[in-house]
Order: sequence, then C-alpha cells, then structure tokens
Amino acid sequence: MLKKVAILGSTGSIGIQSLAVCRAMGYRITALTANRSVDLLEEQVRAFRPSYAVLADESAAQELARRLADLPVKVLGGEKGVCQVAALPENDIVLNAVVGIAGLRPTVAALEAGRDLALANKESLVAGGRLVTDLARKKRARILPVDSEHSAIFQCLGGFEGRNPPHKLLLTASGGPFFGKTREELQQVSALDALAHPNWEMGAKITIDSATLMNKGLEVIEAVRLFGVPPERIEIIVQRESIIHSAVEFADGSVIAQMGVPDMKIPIQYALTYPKRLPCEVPRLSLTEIGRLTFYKPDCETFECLGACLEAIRRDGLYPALVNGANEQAVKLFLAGKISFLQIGVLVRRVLNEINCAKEHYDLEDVFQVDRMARDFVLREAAK
Ligand SMILES: NC(=O)C1=CN([C@@H]2O[C@H](COP(=O)(O)OP(=O)(O)OC[C@H]3O[C@@H](n4cnc5c(N)ncnc54)[C@H](OP(=O)(O)O)[C@@H]3O)[C@@H](O)[C@H]2O)C=CC1
Ligand SMILES: CC(=O)[C@@H](O)[C@H](O)COP(=O)(O)O
Ligand SMILES: [Mn+2]
Repeated sequence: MLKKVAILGSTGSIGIQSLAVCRAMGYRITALTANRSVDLLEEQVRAFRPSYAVLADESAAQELARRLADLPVKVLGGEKGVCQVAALPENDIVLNAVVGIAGLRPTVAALEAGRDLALANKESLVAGGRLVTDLARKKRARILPVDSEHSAIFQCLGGFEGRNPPHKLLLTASGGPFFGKTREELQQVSALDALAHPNWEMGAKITIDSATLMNKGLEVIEAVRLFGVPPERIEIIVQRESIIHSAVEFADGSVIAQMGVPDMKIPIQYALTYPKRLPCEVPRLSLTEIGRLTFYKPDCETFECLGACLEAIRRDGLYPALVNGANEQAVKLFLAGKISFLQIGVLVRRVLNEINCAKEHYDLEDVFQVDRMARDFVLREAAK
C-alpha cells in the first residue's frame, strides 16, 4: 500500500532522511512541519507537494505563506498548527522527528486521533511517560520506534507479533566522543569537541546528549515505556562501533541482536514499512571489513547524566520529565557557551536532588509545569 505520511520536524537530520525514505518508497506526504527553517521547508514543499506546511514560529509561517502563494498548500503556524496536521484523518502514519519536549503535544495529538506514530522524538515519551503509552493503548494507535536501539529491540522481539517476552534488554551505546575520559580531562572540552560523534551524524541536541551519555539515560526510560521492562532488567553496554544496535535476552538465555551499518534510514524505513522489509539505500554491512567489535561497561560516575536518568526512572512519575527539562535547558546553555560540558551533568543531577515532584496521578499540564520548573532551576543556577 502506498502510505500517506506526515513528517513533523522534516528539516532536521531525521526529517530529511525520512523524506528520502518516503521518496524511495513512493509514499505520499500529507504534511511537513518545522520550527523556523523557511528556506528548507519551502524547498521540501516544492519537491514533495504536501497538502499542509507548518512552521511553529508564527512569523516564519507568515513568510512561508507569502512564498508559497503560487501552490495549493495550506500554510499554518504555531504549535497548534503542528498538532492539527499530526491529527489529520488522512495520515496513515505520523513520523515525529521534532527535537525536545516540543514534540510532546504533537505526539499526543497524533495518538488522540488514533494515528500510528513512528517515533523518533524520544523526549515526548520520556517526559510524557505513561500518559503517552496509555493513550496509544486506549486509541489503538501503534507506536513504532525509530530510535535505532529501540527499533533493534522491537525487531529482536519479533515486532508486535512477538510471542516471547524479553527477560532482559541489552541497550548498546557508542560511548560518544569522550569514552574513557576522566572528569579532569573533560573540564576544558568545547562544544565542537562534543559535537564530533564517532559514528552517527545527527542534530546538535542529541549529539551533545550522546557525549554526556544523557542520550543513553533517555533511551533506558524510552525502553521502559515502550517495552514494559523495568530499569533493573536493562543493561547498558558500550559497543564502540555502533554495529550492534541492541539485543534481547530471552528466558532460555538465548540472546538475539540486531546489526547493521550505523545509518538511520534502516530504522526509519522499518518503522514506515513494518511489518515488511524492503530494499533500503544504505551500504551493506561487512563484518569482515569491520574485523572486531568491542564491548565495555558505561561509566555512570564520570557521566553524571546517565546516573541521574537511571535514578529518575526508578523514582518514576514526573521525575523523567524533570531531568529531561533540565537537560534541554543545560544543553542550550552549553551550546551558547554559557556553561561548561561538565556542568550539564552537575545541573541535571542537582535538579533531581533538589526538586521534589513526587505525584502519583499526573496529567499533561503537570508534565509541562515540571519541565518549566526544571528549566527555571537550571537558568537560576547557571546565572549564579
Ligand atoms: N538524528 C538522529 O540520528 C536521531 C535522532 N533521534 C531523535 O529524533 C529527534 C530529532 O532529532 P534530529 O533530527 O537530530 O534533530 P534536528 O535538530 O536535526 O531537527 C529537529 C527538527 O525539529 C524542528 N523543531 C525544533 N524545535 C521545534 C519546535 N519548537 N516546534 C516544532 N518543531 C521544532 C526543527 O525545525 P527547524 O529546522 O526549523 O529548527 C527540525 O525540523 C530528537 O528527539 C532525537 O533525539 C533519535 C535517534 C537518532
Ligand atoms: C542513532 C541513534 O539512535 C542515536 O540515539 C545513537 O544511538 C546515539 O549514539 P550513542 O549510543 O552515542 O548515544
Ligand atoms: Mn538511539
């Protein structure tokens, strides 16, 4: 079937690769969205001819509308516009590749409308927690993981049809550009150093998260939500080459791993074509060329963000939203040259130690309130 796909965050790293996959599959694009990348979104609209184009930034949306006046495309603005196109009844699937908690309302909008969701935006699942998974269940909408590790686990489990529950998840990590470094050595690292990921080309925010190991912490939380496995049965394994994308251990001790070249087109395509596997435009994996795969334990003490995320998911509830919000703000400050690399971890750890957000029953507005509290905390502390 030639699917109809909405791509949220189409101007980013995942968004651009998703469009390439959709073109190769011959899928129709219903809507494209971004924040304020007017030039690239205009180019994408002219190439893919969606019915809707949205910019979250209202004034950028006005500029886009002016530029696209010659085309039969509806141009919308604001977060409302993004949510509106996420919920279109004609969407067979919505691919959410927005970065950060800005993806949460669109995730909710797509699921509320009963649309299947190919989810790259891990922050919406981390911060929204059970609100997101419960909604998907209630609306019978499926969440198809795009994040490479979660796609790997999903594949090892046999997709939604898998018969055997996992005994344990083996979540792999590259270790990032600073693998093996001491805190002393990390004191002077720059944003440029942190942006040099050894294996993956990605947007700036997730690349910094990989360098701090926050990304792995977010991914543990994402795995708990997607696969219902408690955090103590998720082992993080540093797999330096990013060839094994993750693995599952079953009751009999058998371990099934998913491998491939580190190219996001594979998990993006699998989320869109599931349960089919179709040819994909990526280089083939040659294990003999790679020669050897290396494995290590992660260093949760040097990389404080990871320890903080594990603590947050053990506490559960709104704590994952708290560390996520603190991290988003801290990464912004680091990229702007306002705080050091190590301060990201210090602030994420401190927000957890100093803000109590224990609450058994919570709703979406509580999540956004905790997110704001975390950001304010980081801004206040960084300004001291
Ligand atoms: N890149 C990767 O390989 C992987 C990414 N992911 C996850 O996928 C998501 C996207 O990552 P990535 O593609 O790297 O990110 P990018 O920064 O490259 O792209 C982000 C996209 O989101 C849009 N956006 C930013 N802010 C807002 C906002 N406030 N409202 C609406 N749209 C917004 C951007 O628009 P604009 O261009 O206008 O700023 C852009 O289209 C993240 O959650 C990341 O963790 C997961 C696994 C791998
Ligand atoms: C491609 C992908 O899924 C990223 O999340 C990747 O895993 C980042 O690499 P790290 O393992 O270094 O966090
Ligand atoms: Mn990942």
